[in-house]
Order: sequence, then C-alpha cells, then structure tokens
Amino acid sequence: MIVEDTALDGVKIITPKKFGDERGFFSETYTQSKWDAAGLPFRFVQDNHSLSAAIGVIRGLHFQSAPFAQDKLIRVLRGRILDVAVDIRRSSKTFGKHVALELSSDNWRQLLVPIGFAHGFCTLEPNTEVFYKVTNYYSPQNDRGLAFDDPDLGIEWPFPISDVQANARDRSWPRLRDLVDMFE
Ligand SMILES: Cc1cn([C@H]2C[C@H](O)[C@@H](COP(=O)(O)OP(=O)(O)O[C@H]3O[C@H](C)C(=O)[C@H](O)[C@H]3O)O2)c(=O)[nH]c1=O
Repeated sequence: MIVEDTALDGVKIITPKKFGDERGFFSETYTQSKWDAAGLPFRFVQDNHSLSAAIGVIRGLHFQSAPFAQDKLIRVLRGRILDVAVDIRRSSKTFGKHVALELSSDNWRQLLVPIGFAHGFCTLEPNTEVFYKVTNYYSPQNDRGLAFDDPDLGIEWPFPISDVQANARDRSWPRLRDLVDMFE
C-alpha cells in the first residue's frame, strides 16, 4: 500500500498493491492493520456505491455537518472520475483550496478525504461505478453541500458547466462565501 500526501493536509492518495496473473488480479483494497500501521486510524462504518450512466455527471460537492461528519475513502470500481476535495476548515491555511485528481479502475488509486472537506466528482466515462467507505452514518438532516460551480473555488471541471448533469438539489447549494456549516 502506497500512501501519498497531497497539497491539502490530511487528503491522501492510497494505492493498494495489485497482484496480477494470467487469470486477472487480486488486491486487498482495504486492510485495517495496514492503515493502523500507516498512522491512519480511521474506522469506517458504512460502504456506499454509486453508478453514473453518463459522462459529465457531477456528484457533490457534499459533506455532512457535525455530529455526523464523515471521513471518506473513495475508489472507482469501473470507469474514471475527476475526484475533488475542497478545504472548508475556516482556520486552515488552505481554506477554499482544492485538489482534483483522476481516480480510475486502471490507476487503482483511492482518495482519503477527511472530515473538514467537501467532496465531489465528475465522471469521465459512461457507466462509472464509485465505491466509498465513510466513518459515520448517513444523516439526511446533516447532509450539506457546496456549489460545485462556485467561481471562487476555481475548480476546472472537465466539461462546460452547461453540459454537466448534476442533481437538481445540488444546484441549490451555497457558494463558499455563503456557507454556514463549515469546520474550524
Ligand atoms: C449519501 C447517501 C444517500 N442516500 C440516499 C439519499 C438519496 O435518496 C439517494 C441519492 O443520494 P445523493 O443524491 O446524495 O447521492 P450523491 O449525489 O451520489 O451524493 C454522494 O456522492 C458525493 C460525491 C458524496 O461525497 C456524498 O457522500 C454523497 O452524498 O441515496 C442514502 O440512503 N445513504 C447515503 O449515505
């Protein structure tokens, strides 16, 4: 398992080992003892799985407010995404900054997005399936979001905003400057 830092403190790229042979491959995609040994003492309690049929589907930018805030570990089972994490920790030196990187079933990379960040992705292929583990349970009352097309974030989505398919609900989410439920 390779653990790499990103420009945002706490957001990490995790790449598990893949054993290939003539049949295909085998990979331990999550091993608690390896995470503990790497100083990543997260405890995930829920697995999520989404399918997006089209290219240019944007999901997010989501987060859950306290006390249901979630750390997330995202990976792609099929297809490709541009995965994005935005720092919404008010006192952070990288507040409002984001990282964006491609996760795919080919590069086998996973992204660890800790509490304090909004998360979203845009699909880069049809029929993309995303699987992610979270450290707290779903709480609709605590489901929050940040406008993915907030110009202050400067996220370079791979398609014109007019062409993306986003959940209508997500479109009503606030810009960063109007966000209330942030983290310290
Ligand atoms: C997140 C979630 C949703 N749901 C139900 C609620 C809705 O009826 C339906 C679709 O939910 P939503 O439109 O919020 O799904 P996405 O737009 O894919 O949002 C997710 O994808 C972005 C990228 C994230 O990072 C979030 O964790 C997550 O909210 O599933 C559940 O029953 N449990 C859950 O944990």
